[in-house]
Amino acid sequence: METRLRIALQKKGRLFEDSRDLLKEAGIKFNLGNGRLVASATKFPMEVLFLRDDDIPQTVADGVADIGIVGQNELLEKGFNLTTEKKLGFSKCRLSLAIPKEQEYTGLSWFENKKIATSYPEILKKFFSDKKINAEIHEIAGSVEIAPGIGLADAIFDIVSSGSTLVANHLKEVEKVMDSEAVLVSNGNLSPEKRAILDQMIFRINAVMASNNNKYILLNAPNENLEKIIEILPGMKSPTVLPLAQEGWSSVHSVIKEDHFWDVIGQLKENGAQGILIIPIEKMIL
Ligand SMILES: Nc1ncnc2c1ncn2[C@@H]1O[C@H](COP(=O)(O)OP(=O)(O)OP(=O)(O)O)[C@@H](O)[C@H]1O
Ligand SMILES: O=P(O)(O)OC[C@H]1O[C@H](OP(=O)(O)OP(=O)(O)O)[C@H](O)[C@@H]1O
Ligand SMILES: [Mg+2]
Repeated sequence: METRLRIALQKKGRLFEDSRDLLKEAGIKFNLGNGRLVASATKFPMEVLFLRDDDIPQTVADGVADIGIVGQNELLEKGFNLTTEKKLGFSKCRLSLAIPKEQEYTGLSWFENKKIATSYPEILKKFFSDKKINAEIHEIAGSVEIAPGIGLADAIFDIVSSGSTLVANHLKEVEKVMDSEAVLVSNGNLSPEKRAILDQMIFRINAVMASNNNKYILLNAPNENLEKIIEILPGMKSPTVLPLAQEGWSSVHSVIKEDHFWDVIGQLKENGAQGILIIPIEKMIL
């Protein structure tokens, strides 16, 4: 029988859509229908298990799934020794301590003998023990931010992204404990066949992630400023330069990082570049 790599994905929630889209862009599609919890990928030797994110680390640690996509926060909380194969750049957030906004924050000693509500008791226990703070940790599964407002706790330890949930609940972030993002994790004991499938998948993910971070840029440049313009463009290797039919002008093609292109475009215009086109890249093999 053909070897298939089993991946554990979140069934629904913050990780699901980006995980599905990443695999889709990597050419790994699967049919999700009528509440099925297992699906087979089409055109790739992979089987997908849909789970709650809390269960993903253990499922991979036990070898029921070979790999999984989960937040670093959940991974650290569960404490299983899995291999992080790749940071995936989505579901970025942080785990922070927050207190009622009217309270004066005096530093970590504020938490001494206080009651803190959280869904991440293990991470918080370790943090307080490292910092030698004695606090009562009260574990709750969700809606952590309402705990101080209803008298259940003095403070909270939870996920923060934009901070709007904290604001809505009259809380303020006072200590960041960790940053988190989605990661691809694996069980350390994969057979050579499964390892080869995983390597192929990671190769594809790298191509997708590189292309998402880069744009193809095309522009026309006056020859007298060509050297300057080439200096500004940090291309993959060196930019392609082709003469234009119009005397004294060239067409320049290169690849630039998505984050940088607004800065670079300003400088390019100052140096006489015209007809600037920024084009998305479908896949990029480095
Ligand atoms: N506001 C946010 N911004 C960015 N990432 C987030 C945010 N909230 C959560 N995450 C990340 O996404 C992961 C899943 O969040 P989600 O809210 O879907 O979890 P959940 O309610 O525990 O889901 P499940 O039903 O699977 O247990 C979190 O563990 C965290 O890594
Ligand atoms: O800083 P913010 O941008 O407000 O994000 C933080 C919130 O996002 C997550 O909840 P989510 O919205 O996923 O709802 P949930 O509580 O149902 O998981 C998390 O549990 C926080 O409550
Ligand atoms: Mg969960």
